[in-house]
This record gives sequence, C-alpha cells and structure tokens, in this order.
Amino acid sequence: GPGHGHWSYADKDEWQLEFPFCSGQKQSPINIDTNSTIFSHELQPIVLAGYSLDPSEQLSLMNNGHTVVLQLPGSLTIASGYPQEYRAMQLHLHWGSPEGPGSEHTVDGRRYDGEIHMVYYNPSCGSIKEAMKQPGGLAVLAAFLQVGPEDNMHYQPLLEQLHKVQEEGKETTVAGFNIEGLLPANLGRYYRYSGSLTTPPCYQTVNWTVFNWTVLLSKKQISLLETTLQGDDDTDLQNNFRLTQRLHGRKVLASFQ
Ligand SMILES: NS(=O)(=O)c1c(F)c(F)c(SCCc2ccc(C(=O)O)cc2)c(F)c1NC1CCCCCCC1
Ligand SMILES: [Zn+2]
Repeated sequence: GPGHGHWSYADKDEWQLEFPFCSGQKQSPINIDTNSTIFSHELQPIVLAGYSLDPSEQLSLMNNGHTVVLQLPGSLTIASGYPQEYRAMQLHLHWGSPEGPGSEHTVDGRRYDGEIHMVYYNPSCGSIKEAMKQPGGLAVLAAFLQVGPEDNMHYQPLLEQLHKVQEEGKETTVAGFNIEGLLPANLGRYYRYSGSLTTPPCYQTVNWTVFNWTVLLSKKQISLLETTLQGDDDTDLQNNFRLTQRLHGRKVLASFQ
C-alpha cells in the first residue's frame, strides 16, 4: 500500500503519489512512431566489450517480485554508440501472459511478446546511486523478444534457472556465458531517445537505445517466462510492463533510414 515505497503494476496510476518523477514529462516506455523518427548519421553501431564471460564467473539471478534480474560485472562496457562510457549493472526482462504480449516499448502501436533491458551507468557520475540521479547517468539497451520457430540457445542459461527463483526474493547463481548472445545480431539499427526508468522511482536519467532487430525465442521459451515466476503473495508475475508515456515534444532518433 501507499507510504511504504512498495508498488506494483496493478497500481501504476498511483506511482506518482509516492514517486513524483513518475508524472514527469520525460517518461518511459514510449510508442515509437516510425513515421516521426529522425535519421541521425551520428548514431554509430553499438559495440559491446567484455561480454563473453568465463564459465567460472558466477552471476546472481534474482526474482525481485517485479522481474528476474541478472547482475552483470562492470567489466561489460558499451565500447561505442554513446559519447559517454557506460558500465553494465544488470539485465532484466519484461513479459506478458499466455493471454497477451508484454513488451514495454511499442512500435507503431505494436506490442511485442517481451523485452530485455541491459542497464548501464556512467562511471564518471561516481557511484551508481549518483549516476541514477543524473541526466545521462544511465543507459538501457532494449531489445524486443518475439516468438520464432525454434529455441534460442543463448537464452537457455537464464531460462533453465527460472524454476529456482520461482518465489519472490529467491536468488540463485548462473555460470558466466555469452551475454551479447541475448541481444539481436544487428546492433547497428536502433532508435535513441531520452527517457526514464520504467519503474519507480522513474528517474528521468536514461539514455534509451531500442534495437530495430528483434530476438527470437521459441513459444516454449516465451511461455516458460510467462508462467514460472511469482510476484507478491504468490500471484503470477505476469504483464510486468508499464503503459507507454507521452513524448511531450521529445524527438526519437533512428540510426537507420
Ligand atoms: N525498466 S527499468 O530498468 O526501469 C527496471 C524495471 F522496470 C524494474 F521493474 C526493475 S525491478 C523493480 C525495481 C527494483 C526493485 C528491487 C531492486 C533491488 O532489490 O535491488 C532493484 C530495483 C528494475 F530493477 C529496473 N531497472 C533498475 C531500476 C531501479 C534501480 C536503478 C538501477 C537498476 C535499474
Ligand atoms: Zn526494464
């Protein structure tokens, strides 16, 4: 309930009572209207460094009641595609339910089955806590998840551990694997805009990249994501996406024509 800093996707209209930024004018997610995007040749392909993690590296995977979060080592960086340096913090997923899709961003009104977010902070802002509060302090690489014809083996290291973190608060470890394999093959085609965290405290400090190419998972993999985890008081953790927010004059750039 209100006053305890606790929130859920069921009461997303009350977030702003507790977290004032949530009613700001640079909120995420957004609908990307491909007819209104502006091509910018300055947007270079995203190049990632340090992503093939040694299997001896153990990563924490946790169900925090809102999503499943994989902590990432700061050695994973965005080597190009942004003017600032960014270091990885964590990745997490958004999904729907067997009744419908659950991406956060939409493209021309289309909602995809799911969405992966890789969250980074700008180390020149000092600690993560400071970076979270400074414009451009955070960057999120977002890719849409879509049902395709076969299993995506890159996602198996994550999906095969989900049953171990079924309950809220549960944590397990995942051996290091190729994190870059979780993103689309083409990192040169993307949308870029300035927005926010899509969850309280909704800080308006996120430099968003939304890839144009999607990631294909099998129907079985998507449905495992939709039906395994539980949120608060044993309810199914499903539809953990925020509705799209108004642009309030913001421009969405595209790295491609
Ligand atoms: N789409 S998103 O990036 O805004 C996002 C969500 F939509 C999310 F839903 C989440 S999970 C909910 C927020 C949360 C809860 C607990 C903890 C913890 O126990 O450490 C951390 C965060 C979530 F963690 C994130 N990303 C987090 C935002 C909150 C903390 C800032 C740094 C990591 C990015
Ligand atoms: Zn997210």
